[in-house]
Amino acid sequence: MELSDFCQMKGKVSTRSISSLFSLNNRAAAMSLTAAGLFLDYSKQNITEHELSLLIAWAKEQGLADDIQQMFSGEKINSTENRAVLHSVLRAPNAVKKTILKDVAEEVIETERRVEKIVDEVRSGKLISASGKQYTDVLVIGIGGSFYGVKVALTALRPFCSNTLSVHVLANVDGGAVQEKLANLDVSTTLVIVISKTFTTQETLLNAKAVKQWMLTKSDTQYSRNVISTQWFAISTNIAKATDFGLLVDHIFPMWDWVGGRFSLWSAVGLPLALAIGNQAFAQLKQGAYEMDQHFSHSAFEDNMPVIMALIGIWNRNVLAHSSLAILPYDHSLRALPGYLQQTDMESNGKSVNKKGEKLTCTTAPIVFGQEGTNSQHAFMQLMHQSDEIIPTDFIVALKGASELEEHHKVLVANCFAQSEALMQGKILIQAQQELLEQGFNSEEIKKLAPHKVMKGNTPSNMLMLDEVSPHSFGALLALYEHKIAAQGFLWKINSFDQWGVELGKQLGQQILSVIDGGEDPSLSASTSALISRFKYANVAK
Ligand SMILES: O=P(O)(O)OC[C@H]1O[C@](O)(CO)[C@@H](O)[C@@H]1O
Repeated sequence: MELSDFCQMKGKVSTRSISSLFSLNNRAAAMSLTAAGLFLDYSKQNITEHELSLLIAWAKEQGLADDIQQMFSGEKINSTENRAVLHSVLRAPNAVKKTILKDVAEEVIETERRVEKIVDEVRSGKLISASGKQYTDVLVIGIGGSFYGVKVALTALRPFCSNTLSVHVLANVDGGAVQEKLANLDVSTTLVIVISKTFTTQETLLNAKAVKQWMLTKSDTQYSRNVISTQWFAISTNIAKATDFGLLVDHIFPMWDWVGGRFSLWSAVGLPLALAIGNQAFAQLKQGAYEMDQHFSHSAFEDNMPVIMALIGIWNRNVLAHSSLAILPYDHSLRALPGYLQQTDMESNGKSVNKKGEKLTCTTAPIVFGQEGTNSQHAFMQLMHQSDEIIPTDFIVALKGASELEEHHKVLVANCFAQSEALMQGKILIQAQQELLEQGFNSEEIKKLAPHKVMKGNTPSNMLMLDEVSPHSFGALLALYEHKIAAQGFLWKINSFDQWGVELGKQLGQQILSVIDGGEDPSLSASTSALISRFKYANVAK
């Protein structure tokens, strides 16, 4: 069967009610599974077991098992950059690293040791600043894949973070953001980590320069000579550029071209996180991810959580033509997850040609958005309930809350379950009329009000449950989404591991900067030229 054959089923599928599918009484049990400590209920999706089995058969025909195998074994599947995709090996035991990475394994293992050593030394106060003080803060500078992973994990694992060492992340190239971060930092107790695979990224370098300037200016003169070489560290493939910037070679941790930015948390990029949560918790994070890797690479597709989620995503995107995916974590600690997944999913699968460069005949990545529950209920969920747009949703919730406020967690979870039920059940006109009648409205009022109270329902959702948000479960969760996205890319026959789409903006950004600085560029549109003039006038006028 081809994907286009499934698309023929749209008419029949989209008009049936998801609730009616529950007439088969074992649906909830049959359409749920566990992996690496996570539980997934996908029974509220608009798909039957039979349809899913057809999709699984299709995935097998497409060679998904070989694709997965090729990724884990280090084939150069990132074809446009001629690179392997091996972030998963970074969370595997050393014996696996040696088998897969061969000569490079030693460097990878040595880098892990170096990360662990510096984490211990900073946290124990053995490694001190240029002025001899214990570090109280870490400022991380990076953007894109060199930012989101660290950010999401720091937010998720806040309860596991040190109380004496705070980690702050600076990404956006905005003077306001820089000043806000620096306002509460003390140069004599701040360790700086620059994360940049290339060490050429404009935003990161400009931020690094500003922070360097701040550190040099604010340091006592007797320490300013050593402050950068002592207190700055970097994770980069570009040793030359990092040393030119003033970093000691010993303070630079390598990255490898087979680790994409958005999958790099598991490498030395995780250093700031490890500083915050300690080596043991960082190892548990990797262990959780490794268990998901094992599950993904070895489980039958029928029981394979990333594969099932990938197929359901394809069903929603291509067969039912739903263009978005809402990520709604009902857990304050997971509030950065939607932003993280926007990058992981849309930068990976936001493509329209296949690996051979041919135009695709199907759509790919959904528009991913979201926010923590219950805030989203008081915002965009109105549209999800009452507009004509059907937005498939991933609800994510922990069985145990992070706080001692048990009542809060009960209310949070009740809201989460309620939304998944409400999105599926909806409310038809007759129900709305009946409710209004029971509330004492007269027939004239009911006629006017009832249509406004109808909810379309039939919105499919997944419910992902963690026992609690811990380094282990969070590692498994990140790996689950990484693999779901990879599996979708394999099935769409695209390269999920490059991101050429971000380049044009970068290039034009440089051109425009030179026009702002006095150059000329006749290739720019009249609109942009006028905007530049307006900006220049406002700044000259100051
Ligand atoms: O780590 P670098 O080289 O500074 O690049 C930053 C990020 O920008 C991108 O090029 C585009 O988002 C990502 O691939 C990368 O993670």
